[in-house]
Amino acid sequence: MPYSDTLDIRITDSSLRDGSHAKRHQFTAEDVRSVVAALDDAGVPVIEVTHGDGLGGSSFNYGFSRTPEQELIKVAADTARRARIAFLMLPGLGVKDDIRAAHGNGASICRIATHCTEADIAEQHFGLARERGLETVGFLMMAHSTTPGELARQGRIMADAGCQCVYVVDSAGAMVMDDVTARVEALVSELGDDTQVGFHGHENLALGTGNSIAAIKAGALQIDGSTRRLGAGAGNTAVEALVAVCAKMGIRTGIDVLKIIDAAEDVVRPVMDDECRLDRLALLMGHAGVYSSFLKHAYRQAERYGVSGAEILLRAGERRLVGGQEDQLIDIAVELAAQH
Ligand SMILES: CC[C@H](O)CC(=O)C(=O)O
Ligand SMILES: [Mn+2]
Repeated sequence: MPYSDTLDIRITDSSLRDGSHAKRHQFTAEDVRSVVAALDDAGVPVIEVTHGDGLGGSSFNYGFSRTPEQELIKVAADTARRARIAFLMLPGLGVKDDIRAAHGNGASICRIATHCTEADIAEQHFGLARERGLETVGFLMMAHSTTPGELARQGRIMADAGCQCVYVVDSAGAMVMDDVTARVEALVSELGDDTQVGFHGHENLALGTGNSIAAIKAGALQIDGSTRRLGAGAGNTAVEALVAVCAKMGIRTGIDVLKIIDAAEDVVRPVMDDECRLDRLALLMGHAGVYSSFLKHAYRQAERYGVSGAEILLRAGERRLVGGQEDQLIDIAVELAAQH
C-alpha cells in the first residue's frame, strides 16, 4: 500500500533537529530560514525542527540552545510554503505546555520519543496531541537493543494511545539490513493498516540508505533522513542519496533529485560546522551500539579528562547506556583517568 495517491513513502528531513546535535545546538534563525526554504523548494514534505534532544532539551546535561527552539519552529513554519513542520519531544524533558506552544507556533506533526521498552510514558502526550488535531509519530529509540516481538508490543502501546506512525529508530546506527527488516515486519504485522510504520537511520555502519530501503521493502511508509547527513554520530541517512536511490527504484518521494542535491551542497553544507564523518568514534558507536548523540559528549569528556574517546564509547556500549545518561560519560572518563 503506498503512502498516498502521489507518494509511495513520505520522507521527513531531520537535519534541523538531529543535526542540532552535530551543531551543538547552535542553530540560528537564519540557518533555519535558509534550510527550510531550500528543502521546501525541493519538495521535502516534512521538516523537523527542535533542539537535538527535543522540546525542553536545552539544558546543562544536553547542551544549551543558541536560539530558543520555539522561535526556530516559528521561523520554520513561517518560511515553509508546502512542507509541514514537525517537532520532537521526549516525555519528561519536554512537557505538555511545550507541545501546545509548538502547535501555536505553526508545527503540525508531533513526534514523541521514548526508549524502545518504555512506550507507556508517552500515552498522555499522544492523547493531548490528538486532541489538538496534531498528526502523531512515535519514536522507539535504540531499537537494536530489543527484540522484534518486544518492539511490536511497545508499538501497540503507542498506537493504542493515539500514535499514527510508529518508528523503528536505529539511534546507535547499529543495525544491519536483516535487523531492520525483522523489526519493521514485526510492527507492520502488529499494527495492520490502521497505524503506519517508519524508520530512522544513522550512518555509523554506513548503512543508512540500505537500511532505509530494507525498511521500505518491509512495509515502512515514513522514512527519516537528513540532507548532507546533518545528524548525530556519522549523521543520518542522506536525504539526497535516498531520493536518488528511490528515483532509480521507482519509489515516489515527491522530492526533486537535482534540487535536493543542490540544497545539500549550496545551502545545508554552509550551515554545518563540519561534515558528519564516519570516523573512528562514529564507527565505534555503530559497532558497540552507542546512542549517536553521545558523540560530541564523548569528545568533550575525553579532552577534559585526557582519556580515550574510543574507550569511553566502548564502556558506554558495555553498560548499555540510554538517552538521558550523557552524564555517565563523565563517570566513565573519571574512571578511565583514575585507571591510567
Ligand atoms: C531525542 C534524542 C535522539 O536524538 C532521537 C533520535 O534521533 C535517535 O534516537 O536517533
Ligand atoms: Mn537520530
